[in-house]
Amino acid sequence: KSKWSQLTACPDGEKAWPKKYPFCGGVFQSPIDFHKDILQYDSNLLPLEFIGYNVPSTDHFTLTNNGHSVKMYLSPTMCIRNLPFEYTASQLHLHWGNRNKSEGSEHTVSGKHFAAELHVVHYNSEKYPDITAAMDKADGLAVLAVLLEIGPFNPSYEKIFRHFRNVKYKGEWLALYFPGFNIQELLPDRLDEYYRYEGSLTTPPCYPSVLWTVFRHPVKISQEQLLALETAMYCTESDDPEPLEMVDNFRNVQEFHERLVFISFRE
Ligand SMILES: NS(=O)(=O)c1c(F)c(F)c(S(=O)(=O)CCO)c(N[C@H]2CCCc3ccccc32)c1F
Ligand SMILES: [Zn+2]
Repeated sequence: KSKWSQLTACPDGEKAWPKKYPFCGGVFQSPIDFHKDILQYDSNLLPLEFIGYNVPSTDHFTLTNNGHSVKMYLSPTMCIRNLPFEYTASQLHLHWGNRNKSEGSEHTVSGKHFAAELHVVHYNSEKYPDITAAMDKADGLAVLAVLLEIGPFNPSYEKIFRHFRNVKYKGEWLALYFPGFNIQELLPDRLDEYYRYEGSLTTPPCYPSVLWTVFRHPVKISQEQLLALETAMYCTESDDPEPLEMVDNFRNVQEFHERLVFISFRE
């Protein structure tokens, strides 16, 4: 191996998922491309209402690298109303590209990738005791998605990004106390404008159990913050002689047969 051995990405094998995880080859798969002939305005789509997102500094969050994303466990006091049920927060994580191609969002708009995408995963706490019971039920999960694009430095995102260098390797975790942090700071201003459709988890086991809310307006983070995200993590353990960079951890868009995406905004 040359001294400058080009770091390789994690083995993803998206094509092989359906063999081992049948739902991945099934219906209602996510992510998808939002393009105008599948969008339909729905006036019943209300702005989401967040309870407990302004987490007190006494709460702590756990950040961990699970080998294919970096995820932050959230406080069970955080939940969303104005969905068909009450959904309680479980974790947030991100998807991104690589330093040569910052187009790592999962959902696309008119065929265009954004730089990265934040997901805040919730489970239906009205019907199920925990996410494990909820995650394979049709009305089990609700994921909020924020499209990220390049712009000015984002101090709110920095509150989580700056800890990523401490969970560089698979299996590492960190308990964090944030001095009073409002998770809502990570969301765009216009919470009333979003895409809504029924889809799935975008990683195995790909259960078709997710009510997706993808906010219309992207949030900006700086080029440097994005580069840090694209170069900070590895999908291998710290003692692995062949380190693999955690990059391009987004699933490709899925076929969307005769279905509609409802939008809360008029074009
Ligand atoms: N894009 S996505 O579909 O939102 C999405 C991911 F992409 C993703 F990587 C994860 S994961 O990091 O937990 C690794 C996969 O289990 C999740 N986890 C969810 C669903 C699976 C089980 C579970 C259990 C506890 C908390 C969260 C979750 C995920 F929902
Ligand atoms: Zn995700």
